[in-house]
Amino acid sequence: MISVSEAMSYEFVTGPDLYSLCQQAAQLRDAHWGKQLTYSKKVFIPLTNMCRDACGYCTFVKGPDSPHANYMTPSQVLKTAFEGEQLDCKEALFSLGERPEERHQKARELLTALGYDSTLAYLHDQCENVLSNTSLLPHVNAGALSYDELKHLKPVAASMGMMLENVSNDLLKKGQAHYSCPDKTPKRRLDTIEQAGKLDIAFTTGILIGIGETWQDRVNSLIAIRDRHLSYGHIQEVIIQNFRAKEGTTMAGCQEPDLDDMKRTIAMARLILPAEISIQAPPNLEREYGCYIGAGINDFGGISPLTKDFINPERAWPQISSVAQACEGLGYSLAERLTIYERFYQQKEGYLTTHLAHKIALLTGQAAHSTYVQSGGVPA
Ligand SMILES: O=c1nc2n(C[C@H](O)[C@H](O)[C@H](O)CO)c3cc(O)ccc3cc-2c(=O)[nH]1
Ligand SMILES: C[C@H]1O[C@@H](n2cnc3c(N)ncnc32)[C@H](O)[C@@H]1O
Ligand code: MET
Ligand code: SF4
Repeated sequence: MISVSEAMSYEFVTGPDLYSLCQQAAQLRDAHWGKQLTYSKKVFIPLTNMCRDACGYCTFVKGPDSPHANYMTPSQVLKTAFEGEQLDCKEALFSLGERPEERHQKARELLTALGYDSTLAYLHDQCENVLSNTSLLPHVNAGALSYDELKHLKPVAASMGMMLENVSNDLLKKGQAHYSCPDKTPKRRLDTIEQAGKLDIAFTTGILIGIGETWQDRVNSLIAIRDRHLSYGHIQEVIIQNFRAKEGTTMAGCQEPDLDDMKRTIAMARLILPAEISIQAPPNLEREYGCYIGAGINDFGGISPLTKDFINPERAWPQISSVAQACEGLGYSLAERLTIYERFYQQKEGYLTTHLAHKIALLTGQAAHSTYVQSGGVPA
């Protein structure tokens, strides 16, 4: 891990040559994570595609007039989870729009028909639905959340996450990626990460690159994540995600980051972040994803044998066997992991309720140890 002043220096941002940066990063990865890369076998549950935000890069979101705007019903959620279970998936990724009912009458009506008045209350109960009827572990990616909202969700999710995206306030200006997105202010995003730390929630975050930010903004964002991790120790992984331009969005004509941009950002992340933080990059957003290994990643994120990546629906997952082959060609093996990383269920106290610890023990074949868990969980 390099110092803040080193990371902030002009030389670091403009860079030593990419080759030596990657070499350094790969060495750090090997020293901490060894020759094993990981992924999580998951199903994607897009609980609702309505949202009060309007990110310039997003096609996941559907406006209230779209015939496709929806909430999944409880039986649709369970059907996906059951089918995933049959295919040996262990994670249920709940990824959804943010507070649509605060902007759209249509969302309020759909929620009322389901018997709810808030998306987050419905999310809680659908996580519980999956938890009590299947072996899958919920991971919640619902965007910016308050302390009380995170606290309410903690007993029904093994881990949670939210992309920081970037700390630059410039992206909120008119014509920029986060214009008219109340949930994408750096303040709200950083506060969510902070509150998750206070609550001992194993947390995933990350940066989206190529959305109008500078190299210095990327470094600043990685330092902001590191600072919160140094205070609370709760960041399990940081995703480096490349923007993909989508037809029909305001950013349709914007340039996408290239492979070298990804490699340099991954290597910087590896150097700036503590070694115990997993560095993840998705294998479906870049044909040459194998090159990420040489830049210092140790994880490919969630991969699904069943559901598409609803956020990047035009980008199919590679076969898990192809990802394994790419790893093996470079002297690495590929192993499955759970949505919550091992150090949070093996060593850390307070992160899991007894119920979740028990579910994890069943999945890993280990006995739940009473000192790893806190009391007051959902009764089994
Ligand atoms: O399929 C996807 N999974 C995404 N995931 C899922 C992620 O790959 C896995 O669920 C985690 O690694 C946990 O195993 C996210 C999770 C977060 O907490 C935050 C952001 C993302 C973003 C994506 C994404 O764009 N596509
Ligand atoms: C769940 C995460 O998906 C990412 N996301 C949303 N739209 C895109 C896109 N066009 N390209 C890449 N990633 C995207 C954002 O970073 C969001 O936080
Ligand atoms: N709306 C949330 C966010 O942007 C998660 C899904 S994005 C398609 O963080
Ligand atoms: S990226 Fe997330 S917050 Fe932004 S519009 Fe899409 S669903 Fe909403």
